[in-house]
Amino acid sequence: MGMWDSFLNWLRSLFFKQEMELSLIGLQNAGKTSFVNAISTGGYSEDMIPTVGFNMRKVTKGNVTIKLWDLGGQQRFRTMWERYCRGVSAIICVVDAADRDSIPIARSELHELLIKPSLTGIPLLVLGNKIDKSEAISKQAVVEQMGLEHIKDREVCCYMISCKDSINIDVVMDWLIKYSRRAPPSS
Ligand SMILES: Nc1nc2c(ncn2[C@@H]2O[C@H](COP(=O)(O)OP(=O)(O)OP(=O)(O)O)[C@@H](O)[C@H]2O)c(=O)[nH]1
Ligand SMILES: [Mg+2]
Repeated sequence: MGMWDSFLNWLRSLFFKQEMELSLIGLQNAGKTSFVNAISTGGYSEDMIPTVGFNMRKVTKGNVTIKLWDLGGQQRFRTMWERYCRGVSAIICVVDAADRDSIPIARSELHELLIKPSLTGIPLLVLGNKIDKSEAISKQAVVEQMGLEHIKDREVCCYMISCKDSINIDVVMDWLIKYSRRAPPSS
């Protein structure tokens, strides 16, 4: 079975429960809070306040409730990431694809997190954000520079998005909802 098929199967199993809990990690300014806004209200702002600690938001789409832990990306908050990633259905790592210099740091923070035994096997969704900017790198470059091929102990999936221009946000959400409808009703 291909990596993509097994990722789809994993998502189907999530929607059988009709509820999921996700944690958003990534460096400051990557667009984690903007992504939460994009999938919940569809709103976007240039003028964002950095997340201090974390925020919890619940988003309901169709018959699926998603509980999102939006974590602060500044260095002083990164030690908290592990605690808020324990037991989640998936870890979403938001990367600023237009900030090339930040990617090596994003990579090392991600890999440092994933070696924690408490997080073994939790699927990873990497979102390369800000593709509205001309300097944004390609999906292939994100996969390579984030070292995603080296992650062997879990499902890994990558999308390129823009919270600003709503690129691929709907695609991701519609696709998630589509799979939830195919799942048998929960008892
Ligand atoms: N051009 C562009 N800018 C974006 C996009 N998404 C977010 N931004 C901007 O990036 C900045 C940071 O966004 P946030 O969502 O606050 O980033 P964050 O990852 O939550 O940051 P912390 O809370 O500090 O960890 C803001 O000025 C946003 O407007 C995007 O898709 N394109
Ligand atoms: Mg934030």
